[in-house]
Amino acid sequence: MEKICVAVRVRPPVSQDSSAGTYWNVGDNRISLHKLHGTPISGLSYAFDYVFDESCTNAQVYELLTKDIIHAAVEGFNGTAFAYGQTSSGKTFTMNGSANDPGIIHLAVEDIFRKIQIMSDREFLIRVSYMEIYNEEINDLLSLENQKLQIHESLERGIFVAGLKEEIVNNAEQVLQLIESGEVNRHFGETNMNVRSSRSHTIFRMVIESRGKDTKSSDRYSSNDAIRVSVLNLVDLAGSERIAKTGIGGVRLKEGKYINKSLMILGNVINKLSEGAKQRGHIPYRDSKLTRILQPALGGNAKTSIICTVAPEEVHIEETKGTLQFASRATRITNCAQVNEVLTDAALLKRQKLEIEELRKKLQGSRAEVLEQEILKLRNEMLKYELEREKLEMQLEEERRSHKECNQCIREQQMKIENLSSLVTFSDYDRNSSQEQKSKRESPEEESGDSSSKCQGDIFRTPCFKAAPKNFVVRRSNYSNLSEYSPLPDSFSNVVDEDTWFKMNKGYKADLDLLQMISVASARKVQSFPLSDLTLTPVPLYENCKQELENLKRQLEIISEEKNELQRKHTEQILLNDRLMKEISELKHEAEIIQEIPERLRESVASCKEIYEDVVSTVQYVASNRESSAAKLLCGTREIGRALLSTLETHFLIVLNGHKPFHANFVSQEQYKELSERLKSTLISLVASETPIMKNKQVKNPQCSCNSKVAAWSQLSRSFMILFSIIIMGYIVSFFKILIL
Ligand SMILES: Nc1ncnc2c1ncn2[C@@H]1O[C@H](COP(=O)(O)OP(=O)(O)OP(=O)(O)O)[C@@H](O)[C@H]1O
Repeated sequence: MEKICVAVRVRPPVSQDSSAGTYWNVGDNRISLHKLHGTPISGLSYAFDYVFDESCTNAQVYELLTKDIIHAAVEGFNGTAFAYGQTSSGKTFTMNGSANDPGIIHLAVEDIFRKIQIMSDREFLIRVSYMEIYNEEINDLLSLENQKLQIHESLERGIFVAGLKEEIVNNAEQVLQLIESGEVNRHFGETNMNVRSSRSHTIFRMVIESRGKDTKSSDRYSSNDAIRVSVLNLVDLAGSERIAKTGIGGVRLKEGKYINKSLMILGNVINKLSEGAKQRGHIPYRDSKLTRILQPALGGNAKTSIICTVAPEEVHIEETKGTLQFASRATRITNCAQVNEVLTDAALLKRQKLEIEELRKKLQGSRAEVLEQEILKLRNEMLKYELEREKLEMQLEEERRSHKECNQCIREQQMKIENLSSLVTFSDYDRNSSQEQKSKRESPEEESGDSSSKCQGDIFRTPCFKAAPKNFVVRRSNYSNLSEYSPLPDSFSNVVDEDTWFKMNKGYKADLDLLQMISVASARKVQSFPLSDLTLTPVPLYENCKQELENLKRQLEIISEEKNELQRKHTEQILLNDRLMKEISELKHEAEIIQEIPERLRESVASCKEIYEDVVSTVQYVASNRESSAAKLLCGTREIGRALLSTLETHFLIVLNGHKPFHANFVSQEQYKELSERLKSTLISLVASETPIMKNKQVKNPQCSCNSKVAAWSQLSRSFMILFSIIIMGYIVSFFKILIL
């Protein structure tokens, strides 16, 4: 975003005797109104980008105000320079100039071609057009046929005047000639204010197209396929005028009305644009052809400069003030100019490729390396932190361990102090008994048996550590249960000094020997014990402690051994458990097989029953006389066999259904044996008794017939025996297996 460049130019006074110059004071890009005697008028001082006094030439104005816009137009930016001011203030003079002082347009045209010559890396195509807005109608000044042209807008061309003649030009002279020819067609008129007053707004337009010549150019904006198109408008507005002053009527009056109206709309647009983006709301560009054509130059995509011309005469003070206010508002307008390029598909593709390549290079180059280095750095830092953390953890663990040990040590020391204290506390109370003990120590034969029993018997006496350390340890653990007994002395200062106590509480590992010495010294200080006792008492205490420690160590070893043993047993149990589980699964499998046995047996019995039926029927058929004893016996035997087999079948069914067989009704093995023996003997006797009868009846080959019958009966008997034996044995075996399961 850039602001519009606004300048004010004060033309020279028209008449020499005028004192106008004394009213407006110009200096430091500021113009202010003064009273006749030179006193500034408050509130009527204006600052602009440039303020040109009457001595300035058009060349100076061009150099300072317009040159940059013209050069930018050659490079692809839209540009607009226009002159605004009351009638006869010098607008046309500024834009068109005179023979001695060429105007902005003239200078711009020459400058453009000069610049093009310098820019040898690009080739240009320049088109010019010249139009006027007269009475709100657009006329082509280069072609009289093109009158009342219309404004259109398209994406490609933006806002443009349809049908306007555009001449392609190659040099400045050619352009100036065209301008000259166009000037002929322009509307001028004589008024009281200006003998050659512009009655229309004129717009000289140059469309500058260019593209780079160098195909190998590395500049992506210089792609041969990209074409820059910029539009430069150089505008000479008609001047606002007061009807009373200009003294016009008829056609001039009508022209004046159109002029004033369009200028008023231009003022409105400037006002709106000067209000700022939030407040401005709708910009009435479409209210006039002038503002519509100048739309890109006012708050759009263009670099714009306004030269506001003022007349210095006193009679024009009000108009000058109005012009300055207009200019002042215009200074607040911002535009957003950018290079205009028309891209072909090839150019677009080429540019995108170049952009992608650039991005890739950036990514692969510095950025990727930087990222990689950052990752490495972070990784190293992370490892460092990890190591530090581990180190700290180890330190913490070490601290904990030492703290634990210290606590343990303190506890032990406390216990020892307690013991010592108890010794001190009870020393007075037990002095007499100490004397007795002393005497006993002198006779060690009595000590071993009596002292221990005495200590155990009187718990309120000072423990006799030397005599029975283990007992003391046990008894000490019972202190807490004795409500009236406390081993603590009234004051520790009687036992050890404060410094030692403090050290112990802070985890200081006291030297037991030192402690012993302190204890002895303290005891001496207290002077509770006789000297002989004091020298002896701490020694057994120390020994007791050591003994206790040894005991604890042994206990710990035993416990750890027990623990190892338990672990070993646990492992064995697990192995045993696994083995048992395996055996159970195998047994289950076997049980499944065994469970199928009764069913198979039942099937076997059923099939045997059928075979048996067939055999008996066959034999009966052989013994054709149903009334004979053999036939009767057979019938009986069949009934017995059938009953036996049915019984067997029933029992198997009962077992299969999950019930226990009826032992009471069941036929035992002995019964079967007896039954089979009886059957066998019956059959043999039957065969023997039948043999003579058969001999008589059989005429032909009687011996053969008899022998065959005997063999048949024997066979039948054997079959029965085998059959029953198999069935019974099978049944018994399966029955017992089921019972076991
Ligand atoms: N800076 C100047 N130096 C010398 N003469 C000037 C200057 N400015 C204007 N003049 C003269 O003043 C007269 C009026 O100027 P000009 O026609 O340019 O006014 P204008 O603003 O274009 O008027 P209008 O709006 O009526 O066309 C002309 O004769 C012109 O030569």
